[in-house]
Amino acid sequence: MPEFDESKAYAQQEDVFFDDGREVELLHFVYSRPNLDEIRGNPAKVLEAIDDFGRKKKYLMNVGEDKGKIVTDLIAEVKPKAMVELGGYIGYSTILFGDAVKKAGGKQYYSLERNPEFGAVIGSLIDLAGLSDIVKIEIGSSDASLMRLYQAGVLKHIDMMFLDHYKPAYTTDLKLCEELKLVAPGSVLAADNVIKPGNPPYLEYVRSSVDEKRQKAQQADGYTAQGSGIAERTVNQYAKRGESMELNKSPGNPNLVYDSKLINSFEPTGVPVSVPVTGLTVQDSMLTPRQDGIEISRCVKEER
Ligand SMILES: C[S@@+](CC[C@H](N)C(=O)[O-])C[C@H]1O[C@@H](n2cnc3c(N)ncnc32)[C@H](O)[C@@H]1O
Repeated sequence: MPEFDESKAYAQQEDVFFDDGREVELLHFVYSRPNLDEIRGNPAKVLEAIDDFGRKKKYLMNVGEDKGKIVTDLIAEVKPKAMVELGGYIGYSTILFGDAVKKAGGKQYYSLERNPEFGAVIGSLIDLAGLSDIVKIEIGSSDASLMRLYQAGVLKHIDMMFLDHYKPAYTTDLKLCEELKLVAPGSVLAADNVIKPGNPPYLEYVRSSVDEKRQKAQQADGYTAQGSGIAERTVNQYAKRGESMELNKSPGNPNLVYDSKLINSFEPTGVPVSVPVTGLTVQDSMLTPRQDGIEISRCVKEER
């Protein structure tokens, strides 16, 4: 893996690092760029302006260039017709991946974001990037949006899904997609932040055998965010607005087989891992502090 390029490092992550007005500040920053005419209709230039804000002004919780490339390479290989992202924030991944899906011949990129203010920022930047034809922004809790898209019949199969929202909901939303058959053989998942801040229950789920999952499914559903092995700070990350953190209770489909592996990369900041991470393999625990990982899981078959 190449070294982290310090010249590209985002500003340090503060104690309060989002939902403090910086998202609207970003819009003012982008729209006052002297080269705005060049930026219009150019996804790469919009991303450049966002990165510029993250480096020179304030930290933004974007996937960033390094981890982003893992997913754009995967999009070029998988060529998804329909891709879904869970957690759009200000639209960095939406622009990067929406553009990649369009270039690969895809038809629809759904960005699911719970916070309406962030959703409005995504909309503005998607319009600026000229991607409104392919990107559809869905405001609301991810499980409710997935259900709505499914029931409306507009989403029948998810070719690729990027998971980057509320960490405890990675597993529960995946199970919902399995139950609805949105995720089925052929679907490919890319999950961010499985090392920093870490997501042991998700890694365990996508790496378990069918037998292990069948056994677990027999037991009472004991999955709650607290005590799941996910850091408490992460579990309470979105509690500020008093939104319900209730997790979907879908049983999933334990018969699906995933071929799952971790690809190491870097956080855009290079900030050291600040929370204890459990459930990692020996190889994972040898990572240097500024590293993170994307777990790529290919659904290869369904066992009967
Ligand atoms: C890490 S940020 C996403 C960053 C973005 N994917 C990127 O790389 O540019 C996580 C986002 O998920 C959103 N979120 C958290 N829980 C959610 C949920 N249950 N449904 C939808 N969005 C959620 C948050 O509001 C936040 O904007």
